[in-house]
Amino acid sequence: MGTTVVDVDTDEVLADLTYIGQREKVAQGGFHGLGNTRYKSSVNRSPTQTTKGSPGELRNLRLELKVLADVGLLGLPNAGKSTFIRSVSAARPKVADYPFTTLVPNLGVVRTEAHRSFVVADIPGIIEGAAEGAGLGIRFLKHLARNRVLLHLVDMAPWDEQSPAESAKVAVRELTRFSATLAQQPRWLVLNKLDLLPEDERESACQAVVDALDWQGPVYSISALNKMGLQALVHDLQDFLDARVAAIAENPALLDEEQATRAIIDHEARVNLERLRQEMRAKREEADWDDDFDDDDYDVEVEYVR
Ligand SMILES: Nc1nc2c(ncn2[C@@H]2O[C@H](COP(=O)(O)OP(=O)(O)OP(=O)(O)O)[C@@H](O)[C@H]2O)c(=O)[nH]1
Ligand SMILES: [Mg+2]
Repeated sequence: MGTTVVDVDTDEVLADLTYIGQREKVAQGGFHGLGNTRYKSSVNRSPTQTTKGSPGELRNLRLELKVLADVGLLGLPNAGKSTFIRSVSAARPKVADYPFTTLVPNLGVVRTEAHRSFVVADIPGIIEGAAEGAGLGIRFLKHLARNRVLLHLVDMAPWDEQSPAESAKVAVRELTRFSATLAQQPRWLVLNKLDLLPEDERESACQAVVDALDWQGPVYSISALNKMGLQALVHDLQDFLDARVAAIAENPALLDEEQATRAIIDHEARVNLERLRQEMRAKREEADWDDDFDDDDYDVEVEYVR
């Protein structure tokens, strides 16, 4: 599940597996040959006739695996995504006070009542230039394409110079560069680490981010670590997702719409990533060319850092 099958040569999407047991044909096998027993008849009891099979379809396929979850976490490294998923679910991803702690996506089930739950995906932090292939982010934005709502987590008490408003803008810019359509999907702003701000500064700090983003959507102020404000957020998420399921049950065409939107997102992402990869390749080749022709380069001391 969560696998998209793409024809590498034509970029055609052959199948998108979204439910358990789904089977799709991505290439036609050849027709088998007929052995001589097939030609046995009352007049010819030991036929020597056979026919050859026909060759099957030959295709180069790329299988793209994406995480399937209801809620996806978007945020720069260290924003508190893994802390959030630990606080609302039984998932135990690693949390640490340095960026790029999370290297693979994690899923957590949030149980709000006995029979009500949803799934949250914690993905590695994106960084500036992530949509250009810098660092890790490029590989992970795709996991946000299958979620019904994104939570954009912002660190309100960053240890570096960049203000929360600036960081928030960077994340939105990267998301938009990856896929403009994905950036238009439901997204809630979640301002995190409020416990680290003096109480009388919290409101104005939050307002500054909202103003900087010109944000019109839902806003939540939380502390993922102290579980402050999480109940309201989790409750609203469950209601939002339930409403979506109910709407689809009433009007199944909405599901087709959703799938069409996902296909557009996948397409945009593929085109953007391919363009960015080529740009990177071109830059690398340019650098190699320099290496060969610039003698000074041989004087440069190289330090290998693990
Ligand atoms: N005080 C405080 N610290 C927090 C809060 N949320 C997260 N942190 C701390 O911030 C640091 C980063 O948290 P993570 O949850 O690992 O951040 P992340 O977004 O998953 O980071 P990456 O996996 O690197 O992208 C850790 O030291 C957390 O303890 C919070 O609400 N309050
Ligand atoms: Mg993490």
